[in-house]
Amino acid sequence: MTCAKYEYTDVLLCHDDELEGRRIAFILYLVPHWDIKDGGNLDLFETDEHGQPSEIVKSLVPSWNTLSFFEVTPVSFHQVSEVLTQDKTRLSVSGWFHGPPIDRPAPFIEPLHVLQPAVTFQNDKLGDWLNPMYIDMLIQSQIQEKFSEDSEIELQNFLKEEKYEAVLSAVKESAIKWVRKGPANKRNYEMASDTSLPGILKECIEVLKSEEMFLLLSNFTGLRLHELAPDSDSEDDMRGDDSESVKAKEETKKKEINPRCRSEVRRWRHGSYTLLHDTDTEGAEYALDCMLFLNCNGKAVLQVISCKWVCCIQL
Ligand SMILES: O=C(O)CCC(=O)C(=O)O
Ligand SMILES: [Fe+2]
Repeated sequence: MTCAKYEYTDVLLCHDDELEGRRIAFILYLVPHWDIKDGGNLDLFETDEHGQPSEIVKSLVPSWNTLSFFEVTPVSFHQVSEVLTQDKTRLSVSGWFHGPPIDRPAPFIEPLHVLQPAVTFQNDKLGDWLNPMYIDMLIQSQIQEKFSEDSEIELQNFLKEEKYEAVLSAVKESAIKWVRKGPANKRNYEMASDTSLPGILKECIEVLKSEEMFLLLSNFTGLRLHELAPDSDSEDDMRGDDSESVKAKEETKKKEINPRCRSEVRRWRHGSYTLLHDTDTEGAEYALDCMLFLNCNGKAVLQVISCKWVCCIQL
């Protein structure tokens, strides 16, 4: 049994309460007069065909000396919405009645994302788009040094000023269709539907997903994300081998690289989040996480983190 205190801006994100033996969840509210506008409601979700939370179907407004309870099941998804009142405290006593554990279905595992190979350009698009300092080899090697120490790096003013301004005003266009991305037990943000993206934004994404960018990221990180990127292991590996086995090794290396990516244009607002989850599949393979932030301090910042490759635009 616990006593919980929620104050202004406190929130409890969507979860199902499931843990071995928990059968009934209960909450006794000890709140002053509470209004739906005060936030802090107990929201109950319905679930989709995969048993994942979809829409909120009921919001219970806490009230003094009221006991709420519900059965803990694989689909008992609920949340406490953000407390919006600045001058009331939401106090509660809550806990679970336990019983013998019952059989549960296996947790839902989201399908793997479709990854695509890098886009090939005829001409030097990267040069058109990027701040020239990032094309400089000396700067690239300094970035690589820092990245190998910290496994992450933030590159300020990444795009050329005029490209950044053009992308920024395009991303604010009302024609973009934003779609909420759930499920709420894993994430809650908005994603632009690809078909509604303005041309300049599409071009920006193509640049970020280009072969040249893969090569540049190889130089920034020291990871081999492109065939032309130097391979620090290969010389040692191949010393003393005859030419046939050198060829065979080169072929295998080529196949091993197989760089691919995916991208999303995301809109983050108050209340948006993503959560790490037991059933996350993206971390299953080696990856880089790469984010181009827009509308933050008036700069285009590229953040590269060793993990997975997602291109997202923060508004
Ligand atoms: O306080 C509430 O209304 C719900 C709390 C809850 O879901 C929890 O503590 O697990
Ligand atoms: Fe709960």
